[in-house]
Amino acid sequence: MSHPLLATKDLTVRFGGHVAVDAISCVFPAGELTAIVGPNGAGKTTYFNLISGQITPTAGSVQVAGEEISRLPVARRAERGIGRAFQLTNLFPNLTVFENVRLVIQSKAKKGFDLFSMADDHVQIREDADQVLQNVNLLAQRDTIVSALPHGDQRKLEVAMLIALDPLIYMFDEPTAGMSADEAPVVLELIEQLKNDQTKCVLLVEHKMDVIRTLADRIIVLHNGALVADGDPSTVMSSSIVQEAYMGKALGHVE
Ligand SMILES: Nc1ncnc2c1ncn2[C@@H]1O[C@H](COP(=O)(O)OP(=O)(O)OP(=O)(O)O)[C@@H](O)[C@H]1O
Repeated sequence: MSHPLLATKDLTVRFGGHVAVDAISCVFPAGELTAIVGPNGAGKTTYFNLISGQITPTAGSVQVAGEEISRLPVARRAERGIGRAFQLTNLFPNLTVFENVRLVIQSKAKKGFDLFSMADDHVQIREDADQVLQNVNLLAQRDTIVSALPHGDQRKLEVAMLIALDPLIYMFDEPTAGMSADEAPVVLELIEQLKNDQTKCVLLVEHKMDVIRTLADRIIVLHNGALVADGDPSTVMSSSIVQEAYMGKALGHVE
């Protein structure tokens, strides 16, 4: 039996008496970008934290390709293919752009200290890092110290580093939040390119309706910690349950 790339089963977390994520069962197959939407406090970030390992569930499970991971620490989940972008917290501000990407590629390669292969490895890692920078159009800033980069380029670099890590499951929480109108399209384009790879899936927590319309193959809606709708974007956004979840809000701009 083949398993979906990612699945949560009855995933639940309680904080005291408050059920922040309430028995969410959902599968995320390869080749799909799912937008996760819902009003403030609906449980979107907490659901993300349960998947990537910042918190452990009170009940239920998280599975990657059928393997239970919900009790593993963050780093072990990353090894299983979970890749989550954090707004700038993954960057080393005092290193250059190139050094940041090289660190990711080195950690992924996990090369041992074999004296005979080291020189070749270094050349390969350098070439791979430069290729990543070229793909995201940051080669010209290769030797710039990250803290001196414009904010938009720092955010772009963070996405580039996540891509260099080559996870199976990409997780983005409002990837363009705080970006200017000219910075956002570059990052959205990088995310859109990920959709070409049918072996990966992308999860995107997003409030901006235009971003959802452009990127999402599917939308799931959380409300009071529970999954209340799941389907293709046009059906979900016009469903009565979503209209109720966003009661009093204009559906053109989900907040
Ligand atoms: N560590 C915690 N301790 C107690 N309550 C928490 C904790 N983390 C989250 N919550 C509560 O769980 C609920 C869900 O919060 P969460 O941040 O997941 O919502 P969200 O959908 O991401 O909201 P937003 O769109 O505002 O980011 C909220 O009521 C929040 O106050």
